[in-house]
Amino acid sequence: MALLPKALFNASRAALLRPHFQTSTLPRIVGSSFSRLASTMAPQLKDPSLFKKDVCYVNGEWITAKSGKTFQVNDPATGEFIGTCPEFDAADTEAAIRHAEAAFETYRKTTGRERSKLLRRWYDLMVANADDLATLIAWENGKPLADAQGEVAYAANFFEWFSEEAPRNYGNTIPSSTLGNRVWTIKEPVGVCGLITPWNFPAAMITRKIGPALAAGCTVVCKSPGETPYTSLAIAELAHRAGVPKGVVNIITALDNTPAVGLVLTSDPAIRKISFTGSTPVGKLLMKQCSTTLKKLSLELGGNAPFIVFDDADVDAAVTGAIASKFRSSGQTCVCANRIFVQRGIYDAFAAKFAAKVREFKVGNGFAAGVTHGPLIHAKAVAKVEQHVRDAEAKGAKVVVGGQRLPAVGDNFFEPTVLTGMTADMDMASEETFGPVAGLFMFDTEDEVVRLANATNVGLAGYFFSKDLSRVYRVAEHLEVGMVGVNTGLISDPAAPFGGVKESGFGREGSLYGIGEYQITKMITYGGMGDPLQT
Ligand SMILES: NC(=O)c1ccc[n+]([C@@H]2O[C@H](COP(=O)([O-])OP(=O)(O)OC[C@H]3O[C@@H](n4cnc5c(N)ncnc54)[C@H](O)[C@@H]3O)[C@@H](O)[C@H]2O)c1
Ligand SMILES: O=CCCC(=O)O
Repeated sequence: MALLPKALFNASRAALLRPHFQTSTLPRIVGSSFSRLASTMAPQLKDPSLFKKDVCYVNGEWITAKSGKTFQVNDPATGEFIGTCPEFDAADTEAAIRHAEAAFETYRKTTGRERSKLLRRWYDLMVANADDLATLIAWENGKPLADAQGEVAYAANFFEWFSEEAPRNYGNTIPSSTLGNRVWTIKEPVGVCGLITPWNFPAAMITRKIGPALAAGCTVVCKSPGETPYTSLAIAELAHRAGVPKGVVNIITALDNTPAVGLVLTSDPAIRKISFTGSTPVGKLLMKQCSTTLKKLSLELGGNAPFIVFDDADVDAAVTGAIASKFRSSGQTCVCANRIFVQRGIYDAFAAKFAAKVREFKVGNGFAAGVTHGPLIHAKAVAKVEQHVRDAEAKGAKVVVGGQRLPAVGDNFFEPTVLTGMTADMDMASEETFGPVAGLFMFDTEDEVVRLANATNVGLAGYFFSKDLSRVYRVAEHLEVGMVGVNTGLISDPAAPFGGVKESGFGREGSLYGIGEYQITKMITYGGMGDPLQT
């Protein structure tokens, strides 16, 4: 039984969905001609030329697929048609790689300072166009406008961060074991990079890869997600305005041809590095495909984050942290809490406070004022969420909040849901839900909960709340994850290394480590240099 505010669901759907939409803007969208399929309403961009329809960015130019084929992009909140994008195929992808290969020969010779200035200009343009980028994100991804604005800032900050890293490209001087030899290392760009990113952060997942790649001196071919291509194409337009040289950044799109495009990116010998963010099964496939040419790889894959609340925790702070971690982007982030473990002594108090907060959410179109949570990305995502809830219910969990689809709001909406009485045999215990469903598991001891937390094949993020300092060290060290949040539910930061262990993948993005993923360390030994004064 739904416990979300009834008024929300009784609200007029039109009022809920459309307050920021304006019909008058359609003709002002430069370079586009809306077809009969087009929505009668579209969000307004301050600079309509950022809405790039039917074109991809290759070698500094806006081009269509050679076949002329396109695919449709729809608004996940309304199901309405947004526009079409080029359906690139294998040949189009190869052509983009050739341009990136040619551009690498020149770009690799730029200084770190030059690359720094380039990224800084791109960052400044993202900040200057933040409202439009946020509008595009909210439109094609569905997240609330305020969240989209937060994502733009997060995404731009990767360019700022790596603009600061680009000039600090140091090697080492190494004392040799052989008298007369001198050894040192230099950092070189790995080469042309293939980047593949998901829809849940249409801007940030791309800048988190392009920022360090360009800082290192690499050129890129980026296949943006078919669900959310327009944000990436707007970012490409800003690259153009920032003066990024021809062929250094190439953004391509595909939907049905995605596997064929992926195969070219992972098998073309000119691509020396693949960085992928997405699901674990696709990551494994890409790794297999990369093995034929042994490419350097970064894989940022799925998670199943444990969120542990010990009975010595500040319960209110833990509730706030759990809400932030679990329901960010309606549960569609790879670091969202997936299993919430609460110690027996505070279980009921935590569950009551947590459920009360979830009942305050306002679900609806991301453009509507006051909406805190938008739709899921598509029907498949809603089906998975529903299946997880029904499975848990059938095995004895209790639905305390939500638990149902929201057809009156839209096909892709699902009620923010809280389940209590979760047990290890339920699907949610072992599978990533990637949706707005929080399942509360009860535990008794620290050893038990650490064992339960680690009883999964993935290890991206883990969180816990405790005021006991020795426990903080112990648990942080024993969790099998790449990132730990202690007394916080939000850990994402361009300055902090992001990445997982186990089947959540490998490699680190952001931080001082991020640039290394796009570099090789070359060692140079000079012989016959005479005896050193110091060894
Ligand atoms: N670790 C991280 O940083 C991180 C970040 C975001 C999402 N994710 C994970 O991504 C998943 C959700 O995203 P999704 O369902 O869109 O993932 P997905 O793996 O289906 O798709 C991700 C991207 O890969 C592309 N893709 C799919 N099949 C491909 C193929 N055969 N060849 C080349 N590219 C292909 C898609 O078009 C998309 O651009 C979740 O598991 C989530 O945890 C992880
Ligand atoms: O979904 C994955 C990325 C989330 C983040 O960077 O905070």
